[in-house]
Amino acid sequence: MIHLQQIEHAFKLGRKGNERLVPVLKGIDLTVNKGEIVTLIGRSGSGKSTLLHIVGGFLRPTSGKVRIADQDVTSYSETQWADFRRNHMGVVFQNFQLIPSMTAYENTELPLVLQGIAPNERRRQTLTLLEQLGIASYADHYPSELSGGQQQRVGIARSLILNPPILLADEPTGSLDSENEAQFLQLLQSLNRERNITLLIITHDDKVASIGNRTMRIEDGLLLQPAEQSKLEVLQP
Ligand SMILES: Nc1ncnc2c1ncn2[C@@H]1O[C@H](COP(=O)(O)OP(=O)(O)OP(=O)(O)O)[C@@H](O)[C@H]1O
Repeated sequence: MIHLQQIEHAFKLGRKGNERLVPVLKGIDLTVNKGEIVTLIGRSGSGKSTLLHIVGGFLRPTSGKVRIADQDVTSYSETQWADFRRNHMGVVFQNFQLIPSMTAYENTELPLVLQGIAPNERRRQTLTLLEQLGIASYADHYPSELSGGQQQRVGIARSLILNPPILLADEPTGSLDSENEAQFLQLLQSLNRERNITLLIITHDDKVASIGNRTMRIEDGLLLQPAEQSKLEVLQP
């Protein structure tokens, strides 16, 4: 479903004419199969978000190839990416990115409005999803009138409203307490089971990482394979 081949990324730093390149990703190979949950862990600054931004098309890799859902998306333009994301992936960010002046209902419905779906159909789909995520009774609340856990659910509702086969999540439980975190992780697992959604989640939280069918670690711009990780764990208990 997601194939990354020799992905490298370097950020340019410094003033014009005196720039230097800071390599962050140094040749990442990763395949995420359909219906799989893959969690990516790594220290702060190890390049997790950079990698997720590349998979989500928010950043172009310096080199390497990105194939998603059988399409080579490596050199897609922003418009092509926006189109591709609409059809193939939802993205959940740590800070929810809800629109403050819109209610939970309106935030969730927005992608359907942008798609030009008829009002009755929009209403049916939005209410069904809010119900499924256990937040229907907060439909008329504005983000500032919701708890962190409820805001996170609205964020995920908005990313799921177009039924994407892939969900990318960047530290999705970063601002939740442990009870809300546990509930949110159960929600992700049931979405994976019931809708066969492929999940790629980055985190530095072991509990979040544990829901992965596979957990990979980024270190020094490279991805350690599970075998190398268990070797390391033996060496460094
Ligand atoms: N736009 C940018 N310009 C320059 N350097 C950047 C930029 N974005 C990230 N970096 C650098 O790239 C490295 C990796 O950053 P990234 O955000 O991918 O790490 P991360 O593993 O997600 O960290 P965290 O867990 O703290 O969110 C860091 O050293 C960071 O300073």
